[in-house]
Amino acid sequence: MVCQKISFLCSLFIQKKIAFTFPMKIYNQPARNEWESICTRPTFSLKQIESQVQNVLNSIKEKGDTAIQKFTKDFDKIDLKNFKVSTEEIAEAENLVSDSLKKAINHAYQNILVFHQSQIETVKKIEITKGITCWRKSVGIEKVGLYIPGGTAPLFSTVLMLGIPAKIAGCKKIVLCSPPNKEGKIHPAILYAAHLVGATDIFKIGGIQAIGAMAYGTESVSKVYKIFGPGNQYVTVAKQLIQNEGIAIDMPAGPSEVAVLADKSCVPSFVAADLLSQAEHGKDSQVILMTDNEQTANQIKIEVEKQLESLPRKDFAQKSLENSRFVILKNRQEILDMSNFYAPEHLIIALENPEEAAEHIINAGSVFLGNYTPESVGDYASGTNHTLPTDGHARAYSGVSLDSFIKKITFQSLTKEGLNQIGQTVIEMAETEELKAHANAVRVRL
Ligand SMILES: NC(=O)c1ccc[n+]([C@@H]2O[C@H](COP(=O)([O-])OP(=O)(O)OC[C@H]3O[C@@H](n4cnc5c(N)ncnc54)[C@H](O)[C@@H]3O)[C@@H](O)[C@H]2O)c1
Ligand SMILES: N[C@H](CO)Cc1c[nH]c[nH+]1
Ligand SMILES: [Zn+2]
Repeated sequence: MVCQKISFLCSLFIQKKIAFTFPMKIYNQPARNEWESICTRPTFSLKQIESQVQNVLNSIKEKGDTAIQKFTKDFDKIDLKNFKVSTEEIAEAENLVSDSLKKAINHAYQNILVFHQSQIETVKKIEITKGITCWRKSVGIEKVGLYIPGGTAPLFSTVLMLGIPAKIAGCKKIVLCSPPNKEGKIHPAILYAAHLVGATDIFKIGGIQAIGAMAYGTESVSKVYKIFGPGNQYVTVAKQLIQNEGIAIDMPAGPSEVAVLADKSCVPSFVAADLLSQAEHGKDSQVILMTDNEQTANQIKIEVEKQLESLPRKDFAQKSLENSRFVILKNRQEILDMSNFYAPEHLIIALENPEEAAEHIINAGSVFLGNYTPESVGDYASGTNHTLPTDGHARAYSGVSLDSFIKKITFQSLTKEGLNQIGQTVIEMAETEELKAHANAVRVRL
C-alpha cells in the first residue's frame, strides 16, 4: 500500500519536461525532434573558452617556464619554482602508499596489461601477386605526453590506463603531468603508479599549462609528439587547440558521462549507484537514464535521492544531476535508438538479454552488460581503458588502446618480375594524371 502510494506520487512528478525538487529533468515519451535538446551536454563548447585557452597557450609558447609558473600560481594557487618531481619525491611516495593500495594497483595493472597486450598485432607479409609483397609494422610513438587529472580528485587509475599501453607500445620518452596540490605536491598514488609504468619525466603541472608545456616544450619540459589523457573542459579545449599546431592527441576526453538503459529486469539500487558514480566526477558531468518503464524510473529516482545523501562528493553529484535526465521511452527499440543518438562515453545495458541489445550499439565509448557489470569496474580494473570520448565524440572516435600509442608503417618490396606485372598499370595511371616523372620512375626500370 505504502509502496503504491510512493509510486503514485512519483508518477505525478513524471510529466513532460518539468523538473521538481528532484534535480534530474524527467521526460515522458518525448517526440524525436526533442531528442537533440534532451541530449545536449552541459559542457562549454570549444568556442566559448577558446580565446581564453589560446591566450594561455600563446603565453607558454613565448615565455616557457616563466608562463607555467605564472599560470600555476593563478589557477592552482601555488608558487612553484621547480616543476619536476625528484627521485626523492618518488621514493617518499612509495613509502606513503599502503600495502593494500599497492596490491589493488598491481591487480588492476595485471588486468589492464593482459587486455592491452592482447591488442598487439603480428606482422603479416602479404604476397599480393608474385613478386609484390606488402606488410605493415606497428612502431611505438617515440615521445608521448600523459595528462593525469588531479583538480578535484587524484585520478591515479589514469596513470595505468595511459602508461601501460605506452609501455607495451615501446614509447621511449613518457612525459607525465598532473596538477600540484596546495602543498605543491602530487598525490603519492599518482607518483607510485607513474614509477610503475616507467614514466621518464614527471611534472607538477596541471590544466592548460600542462598541455602547452608538452606541446611546445619549455626549459624544463620536453616537447612530445602526441598528448594523451582526460581532463576538465580547459584541458580538453587546450588539447583540441594544440592539434592545429601539428601535435597529435588521443581524442576529446572531457567531463565523464554515462547512459544507463534499463527495463523492469534491472535492479533499481544498482542503476542509481551507477548513475551517481559518474555524477560525482564533477559538476559538468552528465548521466542519463533511458527506460521503457515508468515504475522502474520511479524506483530508480527514489534510490538516487537516498544514495546521494551519503556521498562525500554530494555537491558535485547534485550539480551534475541538474544537467542530467530521466527519459521514459516507448519501447526497447526507442531506447536503443536514443542511446545511439546520444553516443555516451559509457553505456550500461541493464535490459533483458543485454547481449542481444549490445548487438545494436553503434555509438558508445565503452559498454557494460548486465546487472553485475558496474561502470566502475572499467574505470579501474576490468582491463578495458577508461580514457574515452565524451560529448558525442564516440560517434567517430575510439577510446585509448594500444593503437593510440603506435603508428603503423607500411612496407612493400617488389622483384623485377613483380614490377613487370604492374609497370604498365602504373604508367597508364600516372600519365593520365599528367605526372610524367612518376611514369618514368617505372619505365626506366622495365
Ligand atoms: N573522458 C574520460 O576518459 C575521463 C577520464 C577521467 C576523468 N575525466 C574527467 O576529467 C575531469 C577532471 O577534472 P578536474 O578539474 O578534477 O582536474 P583536471 O586535472 O582536468 O583540471 C585541473 C586543472 O584545471 C585548471 N583550471 C581550473 N579552473 C580553471 C580556469 N577557470 N581557467 C583555466 N584553468 C583552470 C587548473 O590548472 C587545474 O590544475 C573531470 O571532468 C572528469 O569527469 C574524464
Ligand atoms: N569515469 C572516468 C572516465 O570518464 C574514469 C575514472 C577514473 N577514476 C574513476 N573514474
Ligand atoms: Zn569514473
